[in-house]
Amino acid sequence: MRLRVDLLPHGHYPDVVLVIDTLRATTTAVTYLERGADALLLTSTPEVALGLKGEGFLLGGERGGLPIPGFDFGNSPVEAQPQNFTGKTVVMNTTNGTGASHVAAQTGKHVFLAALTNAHAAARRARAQATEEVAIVCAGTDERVGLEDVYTAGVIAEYLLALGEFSIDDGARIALTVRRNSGNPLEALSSSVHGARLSNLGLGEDVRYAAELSTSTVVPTLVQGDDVPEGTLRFIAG
Ligand SMILES: O=C(O)[C@H](CS(=O)(=O)O)OP(=O)(O)O
Ligand SMILES: [Mg+2]
Repeated sequence: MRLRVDLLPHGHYPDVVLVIDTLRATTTAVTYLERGADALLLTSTPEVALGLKGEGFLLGGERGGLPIPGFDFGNSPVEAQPQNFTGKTVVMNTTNGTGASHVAAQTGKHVFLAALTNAHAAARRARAQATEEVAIVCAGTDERVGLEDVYTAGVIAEYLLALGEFSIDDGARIALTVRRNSGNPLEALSSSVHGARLSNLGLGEDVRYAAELSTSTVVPTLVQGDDVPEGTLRFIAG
């Protein structure tokens, strides 16, 4: 079994893919499903999301870290956490995480969303489904590598290595090294460029929330089907 970590999305994934956008899209996605959402629709563009408004969907997303005009929510797990989304589908579009999910879905056989909050459950799910490779794909920020995503990849890589034998690539070695040398999750996320940026925007609570380790067993799982609106990917709780 191979374990591969892409520090940025590359594509050509033959088997299991775990998409990571710790700050904040995949952390928020886990929270929506934990709070009862039936499904998530991750869109290719904000316009696709806005086109679904008024069809009983709630819209969540951001640009520049701030809520998109016309959307119901930003991209904040702390905003999502106290809400009840039972019976709702949340449509998401964000700067990095939703795009990385679309890259993964082009070829991946089994695509899951992972964060620190569901790290252990995501690793177990990946190991259970994989037949040849687990690819951990870091979304990054604006096509640049993000410490928060690489750190999370290292945490999940550690869990995977505890679950079975893997041959690992250089990306996995880098992620494991970052995980072992960047302190605890909150220290790592707080020291990242994006973590500092979110704190400067007054969103430091989201950074603290995203640093909680394995507090959720929800693993957002891509489901393929013809009934999915064009330009969207449907994820349900797995
Ligand atoms: O909302 C976020 O944290 C980021 C937006 S940005 O990098 O601050 O512009 O989006 P994400 O897609 O969750 O990385
Ligand atoms: Mg991000």
